[in-house]
Amino acid sequence: MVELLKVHGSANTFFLLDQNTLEKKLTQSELASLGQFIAAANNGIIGGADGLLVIDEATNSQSLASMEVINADGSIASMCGNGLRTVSRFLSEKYHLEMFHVETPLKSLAVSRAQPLHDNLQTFSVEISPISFAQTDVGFSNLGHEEIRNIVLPEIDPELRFTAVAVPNPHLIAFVDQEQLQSDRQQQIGETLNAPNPYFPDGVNVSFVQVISANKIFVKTFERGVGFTNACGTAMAASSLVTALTYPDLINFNQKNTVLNPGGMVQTVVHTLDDHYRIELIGNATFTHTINLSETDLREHDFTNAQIRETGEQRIYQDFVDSIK
Ligand SMILES: N[C@@H](CCC[C@H](N)C(=O)O)C(=O)O
Repeated sequence: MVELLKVHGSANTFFLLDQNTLEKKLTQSELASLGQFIAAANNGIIGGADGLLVIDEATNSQSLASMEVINADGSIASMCGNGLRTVSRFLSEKYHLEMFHVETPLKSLAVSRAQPLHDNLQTFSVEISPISFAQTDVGFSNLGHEEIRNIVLPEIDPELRFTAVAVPNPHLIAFVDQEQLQSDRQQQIGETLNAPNPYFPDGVNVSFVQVISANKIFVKTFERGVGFTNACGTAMAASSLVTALTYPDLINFNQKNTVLNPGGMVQTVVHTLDDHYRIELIGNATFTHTINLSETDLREHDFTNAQIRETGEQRIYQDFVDSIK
């Protein structure tokens, strides 16, 4: 039997699979097609998810394990902040460790158990890094700029000012007012830049940000490979950095920020050393379901005999959400 988990960070939902528990590991193409299948809401497995997180052995001695992120459309992401918190919790419980590194495609990242954000809420802190504003790292072209920092891009929108940053997955961020947030502009931009287009050929996560008060922002994200999600951890980290750079009076480096999102809330800390940035993302790591099935059924995407059990943790998360309203 194999055990999958259904997990979330700020209601950004994933299935989680530890390849080490399989008799024969899934190949890359099997993982991509499994991710696409179980993430789809219409396949009926607990309402689908935003993606699949895959744990495997690390290739370096610094890391306890590796994490791979498969978006709902089967594409691979270089990083996932909300997902990394749940992977960190899984590894923390498996290896009885509170602080360690997890290998991601570009960097081995420091993670640790953190002070609970609410009673009994499993909370983890993860490093978001490396960070770059360079065109080649963010992956944009034909926009006439080598960096996009708080500028209007008429090719994309006539009035919004954008910043593009890789953390290391790509993000395009704009500060908006209430009317802009409620309009269909974010969806239009997100869909355009994640379909074949000359500006972000590999797609981009598009976030609209509202500054609420000092050290407090709201972030809504249209995710590459997924669509609108309740929250995107790397987007909230990137938005905290971009707010600190754009509105230095409002977000201070090295201090905790509150980041609200449609699914809940996280905290961020933006660290700076010369021109180098590193962000800490602190938030829930909730396991909502266990799913047990045979390895053959997993390979064949047959969940008809799967045993699905609720963990009861969603109640704790809902208490937390109610407490921040
Ligand atoms: N939800 C994630 C980001 C997942 C990857 C993203 N869709 C991409 O393709 O870059 C997060 O919490 O960071």
